[in-house]
Order: sequence, then structure tokens, then C-alpha cells
Amino acid sequence: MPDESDESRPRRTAAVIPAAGRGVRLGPGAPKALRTLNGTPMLIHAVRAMAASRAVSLVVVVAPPEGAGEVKNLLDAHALPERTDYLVVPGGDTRQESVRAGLGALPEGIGIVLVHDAARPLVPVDTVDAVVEAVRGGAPAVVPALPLADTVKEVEPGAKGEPEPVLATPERSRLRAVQTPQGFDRATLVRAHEAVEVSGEGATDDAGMVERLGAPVVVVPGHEEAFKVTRPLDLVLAEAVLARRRATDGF
Ligand SMILES: Nc1ccn([C@@H]2O[C@H](COP(=O)(O)OP(=O)(O)OP(=O)(O)O)[C@@H](O)[C@H]2O)c(=O)n1
Ligand SMILES: C[C@](O)(CO)[C@H](O)COP(=O)(O)O
Repeated sequence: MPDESDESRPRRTAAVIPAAGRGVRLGPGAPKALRTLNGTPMLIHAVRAMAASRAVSLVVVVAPPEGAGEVKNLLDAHALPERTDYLVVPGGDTRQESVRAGLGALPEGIGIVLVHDAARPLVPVDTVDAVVEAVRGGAPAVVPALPLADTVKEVEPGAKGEPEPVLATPERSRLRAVQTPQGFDRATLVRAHEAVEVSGEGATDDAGMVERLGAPVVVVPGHEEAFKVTRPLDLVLAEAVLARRRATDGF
């Protein structure tokens, strides 16, 4: 029996996968996480990407509320690593609410939580492992991110289609485009979600909530293939990445 009070023991890691979004920017069709890439639902790719890490012992999928049964069936129907446990819970109206639902389902004994978008189905396992390692190393919040290729302008948002005045050009070398999985000390992430629930503020990622607590957040290198499938062109890129993997790795 492992000694639960032994602080030198690696803390168990769970991955929460918010998958309850509609995918409005992708266009009409099934909920985004259930759309297929190379014939397999995007969600299954994302679950496999998390379960590929030997650090991850539990995957919690946050399903569209009306689709939790379908998601359970999908998990049963696809070959997934047996050393990992899987749970499905219904999601909420926002990503933030869906992640909170996933956190609420975590059992005792989980000390590290990864939050990973179902919409980033192709993240390589090395990126997942790098995030876990940084949390195990003592960082309460870790985000994978990439430097930007484009110059970014801050604007005064205007009416759709109207020219928008530029307010500033942030220095690009200090900017990073943030991906998932983001990794957290469980207690810190739970506190961050409780704080935004009370304040009513929204946040587009989980690390942003931890920043508001004043806790440190660090960046580790992300990966180009961890891009988010958001718009139709992203589906074309995802299929191309999978075709290249099939040609070079045989899967
Ligand atoms: N109520 C919501 C909204 C989003 N998500 C999840 O959060 C991740 C990132 O969200 P995004 O890519 O923006 O997905 P959607 O909200 O589905 O996209 P859109 O804004 O185009 O509708 C996705 O895996 C999505 O399923 C979720 O679990 N619950
Ligand atoms: C969490 C995230 O993927 C980090 O880039 C992103 O913020 C999600 O934003 P979205 O508006 O829900 O796509």
C-alpha cells in the first residue's frame, strides 16, 4: 500500500478534458469534440493524447450535457490504455463551468490536474510530460506556449467591418500564444475557480484565474501540433498532421 502521507511520493495526476462546447466558429454540425479527424472523434484523439502520458492515471471528460451517454459509449468503443481510468461528467454553459464540473468529479488522492481542450486533439505526449514535470518540480501553475509569428496590435474594438483605431503594438518578443494542457497543483486550481465563481469574472484560460490569485504561473515550450481546432481551416491542418503521422510513424 502506498503511504499517502509520504510527501516524497509523486502526486497522482488527472487530466480534465472540457469537451462540452458547440464549436460555433467551426460551423454547423455535431458538437465540435464529436467531429471526426481521420474517422475518429476529436475527443478520442484528445483522450488518447492525455492517456499517452504515463503520469496520467485518470481522465475526466466533460461532455455536452445532452451527450454524456454518447460520450461514455464512445470511450467504451475505442481502444484506450488500460492503466488509465475514465470518467464522464456533464458540462456547463461556459468552458469555465465545464472545467469546474470536471474538478468536482476528481477523487481524493489526485494532487496534480491537467486541463486540456478536446479541441487540441494532436498535442504530443512530450508536451504533456513537460507540463507534468514542471508541476512536480514545484510550480503551482504551468502553461505550454509558443512565441508569436505575427505582430500583434491592441485596438479600440469597433463595429464589425469598420476600421478599428490602433492603440498600441505590444513588444512581440514578450508575448506567448498559450495552449493546453495547462497543469496545476490541484488545491491552487480549485481555489482559483472558487474565486472567479465568487467574483463573477470570466477568464479564457485556467492559468489566468490562478494569476488573479497572485500565485506564480510559468510557461514551458508548447508545440505547433497542439494548435486548437477552432475554424474550418484548422480541420484541414489537423487532417494533414494525422496523414503525415500515418506516413512517418505508421499511426
Ligand atoms: N461550455 C463549454 C464551452 C467550451 N468547452 C470546451 O472548451 C474547449 C475550448 O473551447 P473552444 O475551442 O472555444 O470550443 P467551443 O466553445 O466549442 O468553440 P466556439 O467558441 O467556436 O463555439 C473545447 O474543448 C470545448 O469543448 C466546454 O467544455 N464547455
Ligand atoms: C484555453 C485556451 O485554449 C488557451 O489558448 C483558450 O483560451 C480557449 O479559448 P476559447 O475562446 O475557449 O477557444
